[in-house]
Amino acid sequence: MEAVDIKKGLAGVVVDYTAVSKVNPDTNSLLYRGYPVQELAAKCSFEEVAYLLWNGELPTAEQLAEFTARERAGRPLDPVAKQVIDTLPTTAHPMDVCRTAASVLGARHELAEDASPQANMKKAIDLWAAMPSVVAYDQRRRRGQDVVEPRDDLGYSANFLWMTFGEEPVDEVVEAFNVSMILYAEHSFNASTFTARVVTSTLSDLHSAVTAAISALKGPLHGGANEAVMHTFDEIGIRSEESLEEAAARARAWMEGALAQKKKVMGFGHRVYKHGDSRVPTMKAALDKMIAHYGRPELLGLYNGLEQAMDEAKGIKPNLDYPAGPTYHLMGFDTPMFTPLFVASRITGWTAHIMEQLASNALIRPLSEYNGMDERHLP
Ligand SMILES: CC(=O)SCCNC(=O)CCNC(=O)[C@H](O)C(C)(C)COP(=O)(O)OP(=O)(O)OC[C@H]1O[C@@H](n2cnc3c(N)ncnc32)[C@H](O)[C@@H]1OP(=O)(O)O
Ligand SMILES: O=C([O-])CC(=O)C(=O)O
Repeated sequence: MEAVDIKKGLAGVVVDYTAVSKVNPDTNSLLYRGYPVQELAAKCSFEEVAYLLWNGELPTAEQLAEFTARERAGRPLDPVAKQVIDTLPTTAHPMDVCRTAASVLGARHELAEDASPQANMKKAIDLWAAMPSVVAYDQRRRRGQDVVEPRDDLGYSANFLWMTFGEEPVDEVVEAFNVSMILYAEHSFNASTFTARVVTSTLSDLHSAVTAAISALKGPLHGGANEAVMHTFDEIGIRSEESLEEAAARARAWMEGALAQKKKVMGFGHRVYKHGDSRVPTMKAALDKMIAHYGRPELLGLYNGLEQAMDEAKGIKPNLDYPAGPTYHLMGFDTPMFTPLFVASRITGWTAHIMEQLASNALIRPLSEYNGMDERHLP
């Protein structure tokens, strides 16, 4: 039998072109439509970046005004989506709620079966505008709290925090949240985006593709890692009375133990980046600001201890989920809500890819090499 070169996990396989983003592991860079993500995070609102991902160019002032008006109009929680969410047990993972909401919003969309570029752009903007109220309400209902209506006078990030906590957020927190949304927005052919493209390649609809992408994002080897990072911090123990050095020493010892047991530690490693994730320095700077803002140096101790011990033992660097997890924790999000926050952001990248896939579609259907029973027959 001829040896077949199996590309397990499609590692290293280039399957198509994309003009949405460029991940370069050699130079540790990430470009959205040609712009370095660090520059976008420093100078743009998430709304501008969403527009860029969908349209290929940053908006003019007039385009941005029209675009943000559309986003604000789409914010209120859909009443049927709310009814459905209310039937779901609070034991259901928030990612299941997100996935269900995306599906319900698809079934209710007036352009559900219209796959024209105009309809898909409208569906993408509508879903992006609607998801924060789903995520915010889900955290609130789990705490026995009511819906907080969106505010038209706040930008996307400030309004998201407002709808979640019912308090007007301070600028520093809004900025850190905005940075996280921009960094999470897009990352070429990652597992969830590829899932969206596979579904789209069958000429299924946009909401179906996003619903499948949410399912792929849930796993801890992908988006679920931001939540898993916080579980690691909790397992080590967050002790507010501890100094940075004491916390770092306990974290180092925990990591040494975990690696001795050959555990995979979530928030570290990446399929593409082998010398560090291009987004981590920017997200870590936002985390540092939040640690200073909330006065929680022990979290920095845990962060540093784990990172250093992993680097020394295996040379494996943190990925974006590592600084994002504790940042969301400091902001007041419950740990299971972290991956839904990733969803709210990544809807932009997923839908940009869905539209790109459709513009030059080919059914995605790879081959497999059979290694089961030889042909046999019933008696
Ligand atoms: C936004 C995102 O989705 S970023 C990714 C988020 N995911 C995580 O943080 C989950 C933890 N990380 C991992 O599981 C992996 O690094 C992945 C899945 C992200 C990438 O993995 P791959 O490219 O398939 O590499 P693979 O899993 O084969 O790892 C290569 C080696 O590094 C080790 N390794 C990789 N990541 C880790 C980790 N987080 N902890 C411990 N060891 C690790 C593996 O055990 C393996 O070691 P071995 O060669 O001795 O068996
Ligand atoms: O690219 C990947 O494989 C995972 C990732 O970092 C992302 O989706 O942001």
